[in-house]
Amino acid sequence: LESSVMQLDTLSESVKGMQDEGFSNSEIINTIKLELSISRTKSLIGKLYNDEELTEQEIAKLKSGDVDDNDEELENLLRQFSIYTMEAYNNASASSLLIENVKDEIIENEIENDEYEQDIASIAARFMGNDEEATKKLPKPDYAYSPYDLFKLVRLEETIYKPLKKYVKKVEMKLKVLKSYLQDYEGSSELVASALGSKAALEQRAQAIVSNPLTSYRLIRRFAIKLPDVWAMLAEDLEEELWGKLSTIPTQHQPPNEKDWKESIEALFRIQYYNGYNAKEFANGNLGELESNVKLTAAQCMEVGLRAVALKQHGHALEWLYLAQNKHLNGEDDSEIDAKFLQQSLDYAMKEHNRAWDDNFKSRSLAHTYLYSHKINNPEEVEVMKTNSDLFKELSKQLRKQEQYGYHHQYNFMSLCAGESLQTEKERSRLYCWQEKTKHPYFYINPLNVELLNDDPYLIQVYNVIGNNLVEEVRNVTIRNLARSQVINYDDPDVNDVSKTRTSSQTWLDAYSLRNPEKLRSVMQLIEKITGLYTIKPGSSEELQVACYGTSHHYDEHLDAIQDPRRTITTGERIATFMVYLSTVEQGGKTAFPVLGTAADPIQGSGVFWYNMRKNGEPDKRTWHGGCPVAHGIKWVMNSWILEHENFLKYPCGLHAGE
Ligand SMILES: O=C(O)CCC(=O)C(=O)O
Ligand SMILES: [Fe+2]
Repeated sequence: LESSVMQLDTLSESVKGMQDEGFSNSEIINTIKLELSISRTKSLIGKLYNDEELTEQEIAKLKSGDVDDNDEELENLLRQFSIYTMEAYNNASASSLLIENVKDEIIENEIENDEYEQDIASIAARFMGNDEEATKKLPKPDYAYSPYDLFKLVRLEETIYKPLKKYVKKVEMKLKVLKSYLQDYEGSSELVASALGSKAALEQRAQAIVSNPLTSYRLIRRFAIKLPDVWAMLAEDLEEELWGKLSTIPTQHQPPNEKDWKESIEALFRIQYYNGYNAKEFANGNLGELESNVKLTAAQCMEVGLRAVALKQHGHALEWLYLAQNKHLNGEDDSEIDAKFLQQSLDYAMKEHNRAWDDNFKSRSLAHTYLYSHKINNPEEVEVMKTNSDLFKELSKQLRKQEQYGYHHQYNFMSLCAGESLQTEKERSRLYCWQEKTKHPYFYINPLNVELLNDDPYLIQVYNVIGNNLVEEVRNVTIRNLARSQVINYDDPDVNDVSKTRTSSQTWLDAYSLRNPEKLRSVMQLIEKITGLYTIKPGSSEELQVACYGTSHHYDEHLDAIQDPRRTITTGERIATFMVYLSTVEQGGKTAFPVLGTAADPIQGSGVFWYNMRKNGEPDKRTWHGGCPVAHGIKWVMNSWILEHENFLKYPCGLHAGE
């Protein structure tokens, strides 16, 4: 045991070193395999070299090429090792494949190294007529009458059996890989087909898949994890014809890689965390009130759990691994699971959780929100226990209701994303809806439905400001130009980093790319009528910004005011925002205002309006807001930021300081 622990430590260290040097996981795995087989062979050779006596087991092993005895030890080592380096062994099937491969490699080495075996192999070649010259020289054995020849035949068969057995194992493994890919694809498609009907157009099916975080994850995972194995296998020995056909399939994009796969799992955590979904409901396709029939299998839940372990999201790790175990025990399995490894992972996750809990307790910090509020001694507890972040949410909710606003409102934001309203009775009593008929004669014949979401500061949602046809056209002309939202890198201002606080994609709308720009102009006119502010004349508002959020994408809380004189000197601040939703989001994706305790629902064609500035020219800090992670659907918004200088007469200074 001591020596395996030492070996483990050395390995962990070298893996870390290799990771730091940028080696890929598969390169690391290959190195480990090599090291292990070399060190094991070395220790035997070393013993022989020093004239040390080998144990009977070792002698038998060398003679027969049978490695079973030691394999258990090796397997255990690998299992333990894989728990320590989740990054490299994120995938249960990868780890069992690895063990298989190591075994195979050792068998292979031993066949090659054993002269006796080689001799038999050459006899086999001759026997099968592969070595014609030699065959001619050899007398024809008389098997039925010669025990010696028969003996040779037995040995010969053994050498045939071994590679055949190995080949069958390989073919079975290949079949397993292929079947598991096909099953996952068919599983996903069936679910979509049963929801939409089998005749649904490809576009419609694609929309359904992309709208659902579970099918999105499964799609990315197939490309990142399953298909590379499939391609590698097919490239190895598939019939030329089929391979030829497959290799001519045009690929316009680089397929997803491991990074994408990891991110697709992290996306699940973000959705879960913000929307308050428990793993069990989520993995069974229940996203809030939306019940989809997409489920994750035991092995997939395990994979998700292992990823959480790697990310030190201990609460998620326990929840998902426990779920995987339950699914496995209930037979909801796809045969990829290694129950022993799962149990060890769960134990490890529990240990890590409790260790982090102790650390937190010692430092009197509750900052680690992925912990349960108590130590977990039995995985069953994860189904009833609250997490720190649940408690934080409750606390901040209470404080807000008591009109104490000092508490960090990130948790208010999370509560709002999970569908709570945090407004007090008093605040709510001032809210109402109305039909706007009077602000402009136009509204008299064509009234607008307006909802007051908050009265001070003023926050309204206006319905049907933009029609479905124009919405579709705007989406179609901007979709090509969307780019991941970026933020400036403060260390190097010439560099823009992909933003982690805003994970949507965005672009600016060029009105002239529309078939009929006049239609957009009439929307802007409508906005002018509703807000009483200029938006059309030059300099009165920014170009329209269109942003698109896929599942899990979000925008952290922020103020729209720029607060940088270098950027506002000519136009003035963004005094107000009119944000239009260009799609309806089925679950998640609300625009949440944590200080106000309310959130707007993304409903296609509606717009949300508020002032970012007080009348004294200061940013109104009560208008902090952000976009909650989309849980199901695709969210599109179009922002019109209305500017100060051209509107100074429309939004003049107030008479009182706080206005
Ligand atoms: O997506 C949302 O709900 C909010 C977007 C937003 O606040 C912005 O683009 O400034
Ligand atoms: Fe904003």
